[in-house]
Amino acid sequence: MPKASAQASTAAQAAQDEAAVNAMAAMASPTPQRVLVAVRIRPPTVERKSPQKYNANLGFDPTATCITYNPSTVTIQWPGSSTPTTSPSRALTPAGGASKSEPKKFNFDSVLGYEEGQAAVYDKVVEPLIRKCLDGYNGCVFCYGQTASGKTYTMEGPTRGPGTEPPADPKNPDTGIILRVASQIVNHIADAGKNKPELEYFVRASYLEIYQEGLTDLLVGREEQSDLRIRQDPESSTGRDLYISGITEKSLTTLADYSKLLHMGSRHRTVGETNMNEVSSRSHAVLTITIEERRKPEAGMSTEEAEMLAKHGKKRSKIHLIDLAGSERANATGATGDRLKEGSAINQSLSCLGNVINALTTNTKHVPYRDSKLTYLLSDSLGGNSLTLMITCVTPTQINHDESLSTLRFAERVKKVRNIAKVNVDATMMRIMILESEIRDLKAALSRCTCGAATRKPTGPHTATSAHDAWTMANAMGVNASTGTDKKMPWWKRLCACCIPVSNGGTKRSAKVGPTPERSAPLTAGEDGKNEETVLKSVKGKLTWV
Ligand SMILES: Nc1ncnc2c1ncn2[C@@H]1O[C@H](COP(=O)(O)OP(=O)(O)OP(=O)(O)O)[C@@H](O)[C@H]1O
Repeated sequence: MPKASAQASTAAQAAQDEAAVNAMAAMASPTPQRVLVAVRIRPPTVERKSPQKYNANLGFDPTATCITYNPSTVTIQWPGSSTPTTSPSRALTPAGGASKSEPKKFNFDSVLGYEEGQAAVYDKVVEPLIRKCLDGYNGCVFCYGQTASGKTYTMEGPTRGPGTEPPADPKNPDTGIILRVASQIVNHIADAGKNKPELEYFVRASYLEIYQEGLTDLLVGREEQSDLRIRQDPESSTGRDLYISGITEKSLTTLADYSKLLHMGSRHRTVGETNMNEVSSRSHAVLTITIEERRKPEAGMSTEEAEMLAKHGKKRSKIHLIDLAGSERANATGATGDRLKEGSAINQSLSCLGNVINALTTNTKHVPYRDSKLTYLLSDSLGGNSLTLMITCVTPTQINHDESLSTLRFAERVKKVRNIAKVNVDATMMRIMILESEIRDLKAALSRCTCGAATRKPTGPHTATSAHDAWTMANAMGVNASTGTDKKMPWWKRLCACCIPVSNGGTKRSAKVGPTPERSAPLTAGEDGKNEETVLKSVKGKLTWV
């Protein structure tokens, strides 16, 4: 390669590295992030398919809609001016004493109406979050809403009956979030294979359900279940990251691996028929995908170095995709026996979720995460180290007016929850990368040195031959040239005048992250003869070259 173009490509590489280090340093410092809240309103077709289910004497049309929306607001209003004489819901007057006839308006990060298909939902609210997870953030997407509001449809795709499998092709318009996430991960890794050959990826996943406060591994049959427990990982970057001991983890490479995993999970998940949903999920399902990005060992590395790199040279992100069971009213679902027991366990854990949200949004000291398995598992994602999105599923029909209103009120509270997300990069690796970048900058600065101090190779204790050398050495050793005291000095202060020309404010890096021009100006030889003498004395005998 010609010298000029080699220099240009080294400079470009250095600039790229520096940008990456700066970006990582910024990302690794935790920043508060609000939980994002999107609302998805499903079409009223489900109720309209079987209107005979509803009492003919309700005094209102149960399948008429009571919700209007635009891309960021939802308005819910009981049509007409008077409160109905009959309501399927518990209360004619919603909590807070407001009359049903008053419209209630809510603002959200995104509102996705009937016309928005699965692809639009994904592209608008999920894809940007997963993109960040691929940079090393933890992420969580969870669907919340009353029974039959479209949570499983959103996560997996249409469920056509017990035992049927959700669509497996990410290009199918019905395909839900899980396989679209899979496709995004697979494509990201394929692109990195072309553009960043120094990296390699390892992806694995577990899938569990929380059924009546018990944890079940969805990747193995009932007879192969182990005792699953939620534990804290003291080796994690926070020392408190949660993991499930005893759970099956599958490695994932191709899209087919992901769809096999999804199908196995849906087959094992507990579902049951209720009056409101033929295939109602009776449990909360948590799919956790762990992505590890590692730097490959480089040619010429010793085994020890390669081991160090394997241990520290990685970024890890965890993505939770959660399909919650829906809240339900026993009189609407017609639940009895097991279904009734399931319904009350679901409502109980959702009420624990409500308590956690209340505590987080009112600055209460104790957040009752441990009151249920669901909230304990979500503790990473609500108020912790994660980028979190709640997709609030809402039914627009009048028969569900009260449930939709309370769901929207809940979503409004969730909007106030703040997380502290940071890139999960190994701290040692981060330090190494920053130091590598500094070494590159120093080498570049030294190559500009014209006084000879940078290139002279003294043997034994170094003797300064001139006052200028003494100043340079004093700076190089971190000795404060004016007071003669040792100090930990940043590198940009340790260079002589010709390494960082004062006129242009120093190197690009020092101009950005380093000193202000007056700080960057090293003490100049000959400025003050008396001072030079003092420093010369103070550094003589102290200096040895290592
Ligand atoms: N956006 C949508 N477009 C078309 N059909 C939908 C949509 N959302 C949901 N449905 C249909 O509504 C019905 C209920 O949806 P789903 O089973 O996903 O609800 P759910 O909230 O998961 O219910 P549960 O809490 O009882 O499990 C299904 O028949 C589903 O196919």
